[in-house]
Amino acid sequence: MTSSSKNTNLHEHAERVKELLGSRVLVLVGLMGAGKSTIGKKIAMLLGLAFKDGDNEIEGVSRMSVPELFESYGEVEFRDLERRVILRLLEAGPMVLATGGGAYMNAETRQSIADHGISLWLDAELDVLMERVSRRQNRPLLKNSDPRGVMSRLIDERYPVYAQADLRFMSREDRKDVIASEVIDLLLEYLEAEKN
Ligand SMILES: Nc1ncnc2c1ncn2[C@@H]1O[C@H](COP(=O)(O)OP(=O)(O)O)[C@@H](O)[C@H]1O
Ligand SMILES: O=C(O)C1=C[C@@H](OP(=O)(O)O)[C@@H](O)[C@H](O)C1
Ligand SMILES: [Mg+2]
Repeated sequence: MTSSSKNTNLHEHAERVKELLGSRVLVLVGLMGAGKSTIGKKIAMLLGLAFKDGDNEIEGVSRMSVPELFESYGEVEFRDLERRVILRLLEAGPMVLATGGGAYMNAETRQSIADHGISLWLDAELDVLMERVSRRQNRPLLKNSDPRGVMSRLIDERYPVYAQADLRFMSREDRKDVIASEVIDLLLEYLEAEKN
């Protein structure tokens, strides 16, 4: 297939996904470094939908960065703010919403995501996650002497919960636009099947 016919297909697929999504929110869940924020933005562009990042919204309402919030108020307060911000965003679909990695662990948030959206677990191998999160020091949970150990523990704790998402996509070291277009194809398959 030539690259121009691939592009035509991609845009046709994206249009169909947008139509089938209707007013629902496409919610990306998964561990830190999976690419929820970056790939989510690309998917939103392809779909012609608004993009929101839960962490950015939290930073906007609190006028503090995520590390500052953890430091000044602690994780419990951060989680409460996160829950309220995500619930509000879910009411404002259609859009693509990238959540922070801990948001889907909250049962109320999960229920609301199920009520208002389609959830997609963006996953990647531990080595890929670690390489990506090492580029920035903006994740308080990993600011310690054993970030890989923390990430391994989070894999054990969270994967059974992330597995409740409607869809799972295994990301990898490949171009971001390739990943985004494969996610569109997975969504199309799911949304077409859902109609039957
Ligand atoms: N497919 C990819 N290839 C290369 N780098 C990627 C890819 N997906 C994400 N990244 C990079 O990995 C880092 C973490 O991505 P991010 O979107 O912030 O993840 P998350 O929101 O899931 O924590 C960013 O620097 C981003 O540019
Ligand atoms: O997994 C987590 O608990 C967190 C993930 C982060 O978002 P990303 O998953 O976008 O990195 C951010 O919300 C915060 O540092 C806590
Ligand atoms: Mg993010």
